[in-house]
Amino acid sequence: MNDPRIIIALDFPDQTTALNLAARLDHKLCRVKVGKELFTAAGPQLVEKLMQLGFDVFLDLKFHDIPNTTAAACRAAASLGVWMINVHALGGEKMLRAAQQAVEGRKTKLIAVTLLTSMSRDDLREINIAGTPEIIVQQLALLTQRCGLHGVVCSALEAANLRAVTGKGFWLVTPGIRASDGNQDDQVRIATPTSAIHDGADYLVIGRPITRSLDPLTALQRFNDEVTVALNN
Ligand SMILES: O=C(O)c1cc(=O)[nH]c(=O)n1[C@@H]1O[C@H](COP(=O)(O)O)[C@@H](O)[C@H]1O
Repeated sequence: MNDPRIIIALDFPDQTTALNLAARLDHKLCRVKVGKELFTAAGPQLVEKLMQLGFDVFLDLKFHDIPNTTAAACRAAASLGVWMINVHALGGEKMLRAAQQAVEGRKTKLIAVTLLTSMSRDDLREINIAGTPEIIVQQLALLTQRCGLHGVVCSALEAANLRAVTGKGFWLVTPGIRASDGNQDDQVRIATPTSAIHDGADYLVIGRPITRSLDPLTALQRFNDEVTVALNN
């Protein structure tokens, strides 16, 4: 089965720009992610169009609310027939269990965001969260696994440790991916595709390094080649 490991973040303000970019990609080499900005602007019809073009869609709305509200949102998202959706693990055990129950029996996979890759230790200290990102991410990932979700979103820097504690089969989806000579943008906890795959990441979320490239397909092919080599070594 074709299992593209790269998920392209379609972080665009409108449907036309997103579809233009999607038309320049190859759905055999990548999946796509529709986040808050694009979904707010373009809604379920855009998701439907991307699926008709052959793309698996990760609907990244990062739900975080009381259990009942989150579960209802997950049910609505899964009813679109998307490949994957997510919630914030910081919503806690009751919320995670309610969310998972809401997608039970559906084809849609549910994963949870641990700590955002833009958060540094100083950012955590500022809001009185003690401990290192690594420890907090590990606790949230183990909680997510206990609640029966399919995996977590985490920084690739945490993937090796998480793979060791969660074992195989629990998906690690890692944003904050940059080429070794790439621009960091606003990401803090970043890694290259090679180190992410070697450390146990299953899927790599990549946005601007591909979507802002003059030639997105060539950029995708380069990242994909690096992933293929890493998976075979
Ligand atoms: O859930 C996510 O996808 C996500 C979680 C996280 O911790 N950090 C993070 O960057 N993301 C998303 O991953 C994408 C990264 O995009 P680039 O920084 O442009 O590669 C964005 O769409 C973010 O919303």
